Formats: sequence, C-alpha cells, structure tokens
Amino acid sequence: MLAEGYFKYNKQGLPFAAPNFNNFIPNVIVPPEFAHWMDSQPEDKLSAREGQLYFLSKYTFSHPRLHQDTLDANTARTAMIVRLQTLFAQVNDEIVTALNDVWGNDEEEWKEVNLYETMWVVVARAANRAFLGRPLCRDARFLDTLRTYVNSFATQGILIRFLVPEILQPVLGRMLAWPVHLRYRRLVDGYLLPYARHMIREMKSGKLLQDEDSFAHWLAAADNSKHPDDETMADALAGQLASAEFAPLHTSTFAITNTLLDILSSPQHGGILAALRNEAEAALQGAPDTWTRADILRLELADSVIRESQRLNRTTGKAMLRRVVAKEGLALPDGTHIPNGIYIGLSAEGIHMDPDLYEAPEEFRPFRFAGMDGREKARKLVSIGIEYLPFGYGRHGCPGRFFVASMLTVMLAVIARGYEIEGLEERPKGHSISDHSAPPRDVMVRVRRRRKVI
Ligand code: HEM
Repeated sequence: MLAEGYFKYNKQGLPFAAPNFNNFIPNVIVPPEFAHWMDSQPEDKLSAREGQLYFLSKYTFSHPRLHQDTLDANTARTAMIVRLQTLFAQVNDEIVTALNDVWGNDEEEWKEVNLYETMWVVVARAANRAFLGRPLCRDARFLDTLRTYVNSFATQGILIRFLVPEILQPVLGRMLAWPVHLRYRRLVDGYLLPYARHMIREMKSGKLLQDEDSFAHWLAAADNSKHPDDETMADALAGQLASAEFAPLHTSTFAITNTLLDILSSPQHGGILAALRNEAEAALQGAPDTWTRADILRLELADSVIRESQRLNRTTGKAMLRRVVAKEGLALPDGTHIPNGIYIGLSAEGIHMDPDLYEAPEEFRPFRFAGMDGREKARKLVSIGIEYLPFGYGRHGCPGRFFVASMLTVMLAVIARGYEIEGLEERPKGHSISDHSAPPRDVMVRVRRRRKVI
C-alpha cells in the first residue's frame, strides 16, 4: 500500500493519503523532495516528538521524567548518546563474553540455538555494559525484569492507542496501563533506584564507582546539583535510565537477527560468511577479539551487509513521521492544506524499493554498500539521506546509530570469526501488523565454535 502509493503519486511529486489504524484519520505520505521542508518546520507547527510517540500512550508513562525524556533528544542527551560509541572497548568485551555464554565454545559438537533469543541476550548485555556497566549488565534477573517492562510498555501502549477510542482513553487507558506501572516499579525499586543511590553516594564522596565509564555516570554528572536532595536526584536518574532503555534493545535485536537470517538463507551464505571472516581476520591480524576504533572502521563488508538488511527489513514502512500541531493546520510545499492533528511521513517502503535509487532493489546484495556490487557507491551504515531511512532523516535522525553501527558490526565480525553456522533453506518470515514488521522469534540455527588455528 505504502509502496504502491509511492510509485503512483509520490514519484509524480504528489502526496497521498494512507490508512491509519490509530484513530482512522489517514496519514499523508509526501514525496521525498518534501523532506527538507518537513525538517525545517518548527516543533510547534510540525511535531517530531508527537510523531515519535505515535505508538505510545501517555497513560503508560510511569514517571514524568520518562515522558520528558523518552526518545527526546535535547542537546545534552544527544551528545551523550553520540558519545556512547567511545565505550567500544567495554561493549566489545561484553559481546565476546555474552556470545561465548549463549552459543558456547564447543569445537566438536554442533549446538542448536534460538537465534532471536540469543541475539537479544547479547544486545541487552552489550548495550547495558555501556549504560550501567558491570555487574548489572550480566545479571540475568535484572535483564528479565527489564525485558518484561520494555515489552509491556510497548504492547500496552499499542493496545491503548490502536484499540481504545480516544474519548474512552482517560478511563480505559489508565486501567490497561496498570501492568506497565507494576513492572516499572519492579525494575526501578529492585534495580535502578538502588543503583542510582549508590552511584550518587560514590560520586559525592569523590570515589570512582567502577573501573569504567558508563552512560549512567554521564547522566549523573550532568544532573549533579540540579536537585534539592539526593533522593530526588536518584529518582530522576532512575527514571532517565529506564527511558534510555527503550531505544536500543528491540531495534538492535531486530537488526542483527534480520541480518543473520538474510545471510543464512542466501544461496551464497558460505561465501558471505567467509568474506566477513576474512575481513575480520585482516582487521585484527591474528590478535584476539579486542576491537579498537580503527579495527572497526575496517569492517566495511560487515557494515554493508547490515545496511543492506536494514534497507530490506524496515521495522516500519513509514519514516520521518511528524504531526501537524499548528492550530490552523499547515500547507505542504505544493499548496495542499493539512489540518491540525494529521500525521505526515515518507514512504520508506517505496523509497527503499525504488529501482531509480537501487539496482535490483528486491535482491539481497550483501556487499551493495561496500561499493563492490552493481552501480551503487560505497555508503556507511550511519549515513542517512532521503533515499535511506531506517534511522530517519534530518535533525531528528537517530543519534544512537553511531553506537548501534559499531556494536552490530563487531557482533557480526565476532560471529563470523568465531563460529560456523549452518544455512537455512528459505528465509523465515517475520510478523507484520499493518506496515510494521519484526523478525520471527522461533527460528533455531545450528552453530559450532570454529577450531582455533595454532
Ligand atoms: C538498529 C537500531 C536503531 C534504529 C533502527 C533506530 C531508529 C530510529 C528512528 C527511525 C528514529 C526516528 C527519527 C525521526 O523521527 O526522524 C530514531 C530516533 C531516535 N533514536 Fe534511534 N534507532 C536505533 C537505535 C537507537 C539507540 C541505540 C539509541 C540510543 C542509545 C537511539 C536513540 C534515539 C533517539 C534519542 C531518537 C530521537 C532523536 C530526535 O528526536 O532528535 N536509537 N531512531
């Protein structure tokens, strides 16, 4: 539907209306050349924040700090998110340790593992090594509590937004949101609040909390002296940490699971894995898996295959979703008047499948973006544009993509270097609702640790 409209109308420079299952008022999908105009609109006319909260219900926010901070990119938060990539040494150490734990190190026997579940563990541990450091990132009960909370926040939010009529939301929304609040309390009272109190105590006494930096340290340092007392500060810090956890977990797990499914179900999967392995070996030159920034930059094939998989497997078919909040509505560059309350976006589904932009767009060409395949120029995963939208575009383009790109390329390199994986006969289908999709969660793959060459 979004692709059809793109080819029929957007390619002629025209917007079109697409169904919206939220409140049944259609979304307006505009041609990509309107993206610059969208990006230049002030927040009080065309709101990015409202667009990002499209799936979420305000009744599921358990802490005012969550509502302010979720996906909200004020300058300081964005700078910190971008700075996350400097923690690659810790994150990479966690990737290697976590993979060893979930896929094992048996060089003789093959092991059958659930791809999605094991990738979730590796992503959650690696991301939390950067967010909270050790030992929390390895605490299985903490990770379970976190997952239950993040899942219920997303599912109850979608349930309320999409199934409950707006007029009934103040009553039914509150009722349906109570499991989220319960899980939030479990996460915060059980883990994040004690952690925040401990961190504040250590920070104020001038002691270093751990042997490593973390996102939580930066947040605490930035918030220091902004609160009347330590308890209020700990409560705010715990709320910010809970909100930061929404961004990386599912998005990154979807990305690495889809990448591996695309590779394993390709008829050339052996060759692709061998090329990734050779690249990783060449980058490290025989050293163990201690990846430096320079080593990561050499992983051009790994970067390309993730970029290609993200092009083909969008989490949502729309991009740059913005809501008209100007009371009088807003005129598009072609003069079309859009009333207050309507969402405007781009058709990522159409753009990513446009043969004018990508040669044989329906084909999975793993090294398309390494400048080795067809007419495509080399492009890094982090590079965004109106022809590549998995991380959005413009001022609000995802600031976490630098961290994600580094984490996922290392994950892929460590997997290719350290494991043999059996191929799949066909590409397992994911789940889709409307124009949203997720990879399947039940695919089992057979893995075996590669023999160490002495
Ligand atoms: C594969 C993983 C990820 C994907 C596919 C992804 C995708 C996106 C997309 C599509 C947007 C919306 C951009 C727009 O409205 O135009 C976004 C925004 C955002 N993302 Fe990500 N993201 C990922 C990981 C992360 C991570 C790891 C973090 C933080 C550590 C993060 C933090 C944010 C923030 C703060 C925003 C809001 C930016 C703003 O409004 O200015 N994301 N992301």
